Amino acid sequence: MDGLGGGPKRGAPWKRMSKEELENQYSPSRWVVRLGAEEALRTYSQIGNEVTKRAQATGRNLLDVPYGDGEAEKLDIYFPEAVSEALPFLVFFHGGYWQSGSKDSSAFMVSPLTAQGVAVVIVAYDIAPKGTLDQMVDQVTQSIVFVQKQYPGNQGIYLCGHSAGAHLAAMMLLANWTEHGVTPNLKGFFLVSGIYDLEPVMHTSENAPLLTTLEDAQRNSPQWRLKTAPTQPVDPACRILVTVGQHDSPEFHRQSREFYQTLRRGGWKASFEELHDVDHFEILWNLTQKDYVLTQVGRVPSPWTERVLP
Ligand SMILES: N[C@@H](CC(=O)c1ccccc1NC=O)C(=O)O
Repeated sequence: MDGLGGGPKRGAPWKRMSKEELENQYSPSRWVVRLGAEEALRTYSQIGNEVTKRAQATGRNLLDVPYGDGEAEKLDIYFPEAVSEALPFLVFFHGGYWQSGSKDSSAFMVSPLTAQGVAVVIVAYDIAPKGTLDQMVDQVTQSIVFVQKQYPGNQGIYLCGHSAGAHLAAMMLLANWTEHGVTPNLKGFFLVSGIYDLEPVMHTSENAPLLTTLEDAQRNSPQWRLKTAPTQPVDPACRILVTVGQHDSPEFHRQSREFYQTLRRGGWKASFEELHDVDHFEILWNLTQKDYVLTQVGRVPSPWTERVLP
């Protein structure tokens, strides 16, 4: 590794990897330390299903709300106890390499955040092979436009995404809101174990249902786009927290670190945090816990309050 954070132009380290090594680096389940790979993926779905069932049974919510005409274009909204129009909204995009995962098993942070006065929105989108990357980015854009139009008095919209979902959230840094007739009140981004440069993924087995070409990969890579044509934040106060798990693979670490560096150079208010002793999936399970460092909205100092939430 050159350690310079140079990206593709200066010879990215992934270009020197064998096919097997690249496959390994981009298979998060192979890097977990406390479970086997398959067990980790099974546990991930199991926890996701359980927390979602519980969230749907216990709180006030609106489920399967359409944000567009497409069958998959639905979202779930989980409200805090206190009814108010002027709530902060956290909108979450699930991961699964743009080809697996569902809103119905992704309500990870609903309980700790609604308990602290934040409305949580979990968004469904057309995963591959039905959806293309361009369509997914467009659906995510539409879902945010919907939240802003539906709740114009919101106290801020905060985007959170995990893995491929962090990629979709990060693409919103490049969205052209004027096309949609409304500029969402985006106040923060919380990017968890994300992928920001899609080119290396093209060379792994994960590309099979995605059929990404180099052009698609670049157009849909926030790292490539922000590096080649930096854009200014619409709201200079908008904050971005880039986090990666200690046990995520070196390529995931490189992706997060380099994206953070690109954001800083572009004038974005970004911070970076490697989360201690967690893997690609535990990082999300911890978001179900009220006493976890990332979900302590009410306490200071906390990453949500200081860097992402108001
Ligand atoms: N085939 C992948 C699965 C995976 O990466 C994944 C699974 C669930 C949620 C997020 C994931 N990664 C990125 O979106 C793996 O080997 O871990």
